[in-house]
Amino acid sequence: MIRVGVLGARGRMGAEVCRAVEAADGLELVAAIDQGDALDELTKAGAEVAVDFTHPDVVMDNLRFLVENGVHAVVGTTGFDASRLETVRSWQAATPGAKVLIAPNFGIGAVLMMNFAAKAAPFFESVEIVELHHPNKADAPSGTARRTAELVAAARAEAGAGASPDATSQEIPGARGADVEGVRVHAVRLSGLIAHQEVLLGGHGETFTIRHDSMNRESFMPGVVLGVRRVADLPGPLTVGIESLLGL
Ligand SMILES: NC(=O)C1=CN([C@@H]2O[C@H](COP(=O)(O)OP(=O)(O)OC[C@H]3O[C@@H](n4cnc5c(N)ncnc54)[C@H](OP(=O)(O)O)[C@@H]3O)[C@@H](O)[C@H]2O)C=CC1
Ligand SMILES: O=C(O)C1=N[C@H](C(=O)O)C[C@H](O)C1
Repeated sequence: MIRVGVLGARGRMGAEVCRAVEAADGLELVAAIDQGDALDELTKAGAEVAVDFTHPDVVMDNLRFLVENGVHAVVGTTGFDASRLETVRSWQAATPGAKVLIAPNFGIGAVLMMNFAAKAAPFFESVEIVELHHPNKADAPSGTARRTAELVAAARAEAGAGASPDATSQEIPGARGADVEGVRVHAVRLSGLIAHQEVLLGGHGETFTIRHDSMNRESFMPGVVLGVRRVADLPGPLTVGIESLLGL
């Protein structure tokens, strides 16, 4: 049995993760921690793996505690940029042992969407990303959209593709969305939605749209459970995304 603790256990994702861990063979939920609870409840309960779905403002403190206490971490909380990842690596170098898996999206379809978008991006002169979420989401753009933009930008750079053409002057700032590594990202917040993304690609007389929809938060659970089962055996101290766990 893998002993699992959940951080953000009363939240939308954390509550779903608690149910998924309790239902999964070989996993045991030993700690369910939320705002106001002491982190050392995790270590007192003997958690071997902690799953974090909290908030971008608190996740770094949580991760530091986990690394320093040798607890493997599976992190779904968003807000990770290159500088945060470097900080995590420095903690792991100082206190080796705990493996960390950080994934902006645990949905299998979402991972495939990002992968397909990166593959397609060099073949089209234009690419833009539209992410659509529930209005209670804390951050914008979504972690998934940021990661997609990074992957798309890297694939285009490697292929020698130029910038997407755009002759527009913005009459109102923000009208053309955010610029993430040269890729325009637009964030919609709409009641009734959960988590959705379209990658729009345009070329000569044709467009190609890759769309993924999470209809509920159960959609993320196969990826989270896979991460919990595999995190301790990951090759490096820090892994970003579950692509490698899926053989992509
Ligand atoms: N990687 C993925 O596949 C997915 C990632 N996410 C990401 O997960 C994160 C959480 O999303 P969601 O569940 O919707 O958010 P919620 O606000 O519903 O849940 C977050 C929970 O964490 C609690 N919390 C806040 N601070 C702490 C702390 N220091 N220690 C423990 N718990 C704390 C909150 O308490 P309180 O409300 O009292 O502040 C709340 O209960 C976001 O960053 C989101 O983008 C979401 C879906 C999928
Ligand atoms: O907050 C959410 O809901 C989600 N957050 C993640 C993100 O920011 O990409 C994953 C998914 O989109 C749902």
